[in-house]
Amino acid sequence: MKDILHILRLIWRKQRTSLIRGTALAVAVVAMGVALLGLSGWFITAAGAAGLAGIGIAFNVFQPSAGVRLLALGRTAARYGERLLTHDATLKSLTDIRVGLLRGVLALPFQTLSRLRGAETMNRLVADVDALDGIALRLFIPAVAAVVVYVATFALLAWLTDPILAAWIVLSFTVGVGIVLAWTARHAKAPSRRAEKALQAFRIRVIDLLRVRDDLVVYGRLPDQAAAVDTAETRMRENLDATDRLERRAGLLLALTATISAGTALWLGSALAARGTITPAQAALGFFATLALTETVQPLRRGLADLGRMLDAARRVRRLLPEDEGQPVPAQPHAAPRPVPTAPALDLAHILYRHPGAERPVLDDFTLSVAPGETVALAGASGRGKSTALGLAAGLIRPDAGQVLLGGRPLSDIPEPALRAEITYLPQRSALLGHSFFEMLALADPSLTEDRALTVLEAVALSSTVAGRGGLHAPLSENGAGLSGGEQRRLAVARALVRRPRVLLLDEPTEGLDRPTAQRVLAGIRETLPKAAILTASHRKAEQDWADRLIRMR
Ligand SMILES: Nc1ncnc2c1ncn2[C@@H]1O[C@H](COP(=O)(O)OP(=O)(O)OP(=O)(O)O)[C@@H](O)[C@H]1O
Repeated sequence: MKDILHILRLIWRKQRTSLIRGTALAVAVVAMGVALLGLSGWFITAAGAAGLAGIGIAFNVFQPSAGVRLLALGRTAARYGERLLTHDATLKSLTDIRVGLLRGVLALPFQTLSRLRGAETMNRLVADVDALDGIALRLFIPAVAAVVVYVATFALLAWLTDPILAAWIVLSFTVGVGIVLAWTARHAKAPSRRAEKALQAFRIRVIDLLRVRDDLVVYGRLPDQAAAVDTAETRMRENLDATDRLERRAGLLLALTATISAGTALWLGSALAARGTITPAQAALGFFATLALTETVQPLRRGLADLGRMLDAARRVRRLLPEDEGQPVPAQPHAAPRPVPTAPALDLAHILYRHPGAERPVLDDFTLSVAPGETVALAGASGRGKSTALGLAAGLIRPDAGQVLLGGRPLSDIPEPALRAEITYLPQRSALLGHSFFEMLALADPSLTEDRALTVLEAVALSSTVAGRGGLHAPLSENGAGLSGGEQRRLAVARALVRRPRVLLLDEPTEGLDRPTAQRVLAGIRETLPKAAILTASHRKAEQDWADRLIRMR
């Protein structure tokens, strides 16, 4: 519950004025609803009683009927305003929370980020934030409106009818409704949680099915995966049905509670009228007002049926939201690191590193320097820690002991934007984002010019491919899907060159290329960045021959 309150505070803080106005209108809607039914009941009964008494001609029908019309119109207008204000404010707050959440995910340590599954994380972020809209709209605002209306109804009925009747109506109603709502919340938590989990499983399985369809066909597992999708969907439907059943049962119980409360109010009102304490019309006012009070609990019923889903979502969102959520993001200094004169461009000094959960360190007392303009290749059997060394040099992971220095300064002293301006890292597998060669390259530099793009494409021997596909801006399949493996690799190398880094880290840059093309690409890299310190992880002879120095990792 603490997490729900925390999220509520965030939503409230960001849109306080609109939510206060919206809540005031929500109170007005319910209050006018109760007044409308109460007044109508009183009006009909009073008119009937006047007719029976033979004084119908003297009964003023205009004032009450004008009141009924005013309340009906006012209620519609207030409902419209309330929906507009509260929904708009909640959606705006949730947009801010979504942005905060993305910031939180991006700020996770590289190791944690690399373990996240894209589809799962995306689903979680979207579904969790969507679940939060009910906190304000279906829990908080209706609860505030209900409490205010109960107090006001008690005061008004006590004044217009009799304090005993007023106390009985409000007490019997709130206690009965309270018990039903608590029962709903308690029993709906588990199915609502399970329905949400099954929905996630269903979505992820569908995404997996589409993503790895070819492999599933090759291994004959397509029917199994399709069956897994069906199972998740059935589970989701069963749990959604269970939540709906509970909500309907809650509706029935609430109707019963209201009927019992109204029935007893009518009995008490009649007894008081028989004693002459109140008139029959006043007794009718109490009866109808009790029936109208049910309007306060309908939105709460839906909110409480979804409580399990909201609780889980609030807990996860709160864990991921940055501590400073809601505060302006401080501008990061863009200054480049001051190089220490004569220092090597990149230094890894006495590095000790153990992957989380691994038994032994992958690097122990590992030391290496790369000078400006020098190319160093890391060689060694698979699993010796070449990519790990590159990850440490790029500042994506931190050593357990030892230091990584850039131009003589520890990486930890260099602000992130400045660090990224100095170092570029080409991992073993890189994704290409964009719909044309130009867009894919411009990811590395939004101010990229066409001339520069053509230069780096020439350096990686892709000029003729680009011309053959219709030029820099010709539309390509999403994320380079229509390019060969070797073309995709060279485009990723070209994108790294766009940055003009002082230190370039390459993980098997010519993987998938024939030897002559590999040699052309490697020569092109050095020509484009003559002064850069280049550290490359290499299995291939072409890359090892290209390097000035070879370090074998054992
Ligand atoms: N995130 C991780 N968590 C746990 N262990 C990891 C992680 N990343 C790598 N390892 C392990 O660390 C060791 C070194 O991995 P690394 O990728 O650095 O090797 P490599 O020399 O680059 O191998 P290859 O030549 O196959 O690319 C391997 O045994 C690998 O399984």
